[in-house]
Amino acid sequence: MSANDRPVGQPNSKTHDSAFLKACRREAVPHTPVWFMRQAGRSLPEYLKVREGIPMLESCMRPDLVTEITLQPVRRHKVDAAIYFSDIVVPLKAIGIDLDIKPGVGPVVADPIRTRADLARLRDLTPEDVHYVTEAIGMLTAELGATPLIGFAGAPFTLASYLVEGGPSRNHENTKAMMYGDPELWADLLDRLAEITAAFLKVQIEAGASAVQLFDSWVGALAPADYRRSILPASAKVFDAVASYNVPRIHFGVGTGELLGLMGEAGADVVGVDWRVPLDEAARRVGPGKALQGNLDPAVLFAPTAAVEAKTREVLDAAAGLEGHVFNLGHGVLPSMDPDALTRLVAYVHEQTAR
Ligand SMILES: Cc1c2[nH]c(c1CCC(=O)O)Cc1[nH]c(c(CCC(=O)O)c1C)Cc1[nH]c(c(CCC(=O)O)c1C)Cc1[nH]c(c(C)c1CCC(=O)O)C2
Repeated sequence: MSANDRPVGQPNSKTHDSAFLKACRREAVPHTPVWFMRQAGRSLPEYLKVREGIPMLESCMRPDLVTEITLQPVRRHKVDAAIYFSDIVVPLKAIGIDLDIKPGVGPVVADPIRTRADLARLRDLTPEDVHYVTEAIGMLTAELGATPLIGFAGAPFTLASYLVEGGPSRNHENTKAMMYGDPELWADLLDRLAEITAAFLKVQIEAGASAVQLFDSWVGALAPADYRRSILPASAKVFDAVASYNVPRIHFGVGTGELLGLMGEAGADVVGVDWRVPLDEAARRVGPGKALQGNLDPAVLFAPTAAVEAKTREVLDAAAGLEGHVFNLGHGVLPSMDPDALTRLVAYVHEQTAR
């Protein structure tokens, strides 16, 4: 049976008993599973080599490259899960939004979305628009065997921020102006993005992804009341749309200490935590029935090994009473990180938590 014939609700049986999926389901694990956000990418010399002369978005549309780049950190670091190599703006590009990823800058949108008329440019996403994703995931799951593949997408707020600002933004001023000034247009924009995001996650799950992560990287810019009113309904729509597949749904953002409970409420099975809130305190904020993911400060990796181990021990101690724990950094791997420090970190977590 090919990945595409797999019935809805029946997860990839090869990965079902992996430590990563067990931790997501809050079951007993042989060791705490580890993966890193942005584990594929510029920290790895082998990545820089295969990407040479190929623009970021083009590389995301080439199944051979996506497969190789996704596998690189699994081979090197022995992490417990792979994350599909792509970017949060790929589905927007796929429906015809004129955008590019500028090196050292991030996603840049040629003609920002600011009015009701602009919404018409956000058409539905079909599997055919992202056929290269289905192809790449088919190749990847064959190579990965028992190692789960995490699919991902950007959450409605973070995607809206790029679309409305036209690029990366510190203060999200145009985005917040729309959210506060024209709540109806804002709700319709987020609803549109929720539909596109849900369709994109479905493609990845149906192709064989064993879990999905919804990145709301910049939502920490909002207060809880605004999150509940203006963001939660759209994020919940995404999670609801993929609930019947029974694959774990992870939700992550940066600076979201005050939002952790609401992000769980939106429908996540696993809540990602940055390094600002210890995991035992995060568990109190999220409440029972959910696993947590995190949360070593990525910058700790620049310190000597003994300091990395001491800070890692603190994370593991804070996680000791959790129902389920997936070890990760509190945000992505930085391009200047020493990959050997990451490899050592994986081994250290595995050794410290072996049961
Ligand atoms: C906010 C966001 C984006 N993209 C993404 C997010 C959410 C995750 C987060 O919060 O970090 C998601 C993303 N982008 C990329 C991945 C790869 C998968 C993995 O985690 O290994 C993932 C999960 C590849 C990438 N996405 C990008 C790169 C760098 C481009 C390159 O290698 O040429 C990679 C490897 C580009 C990108 N795309 C984006 C940014 C901020 C940048 C970096 C700009 C820069 O510093 O050059 C938007």
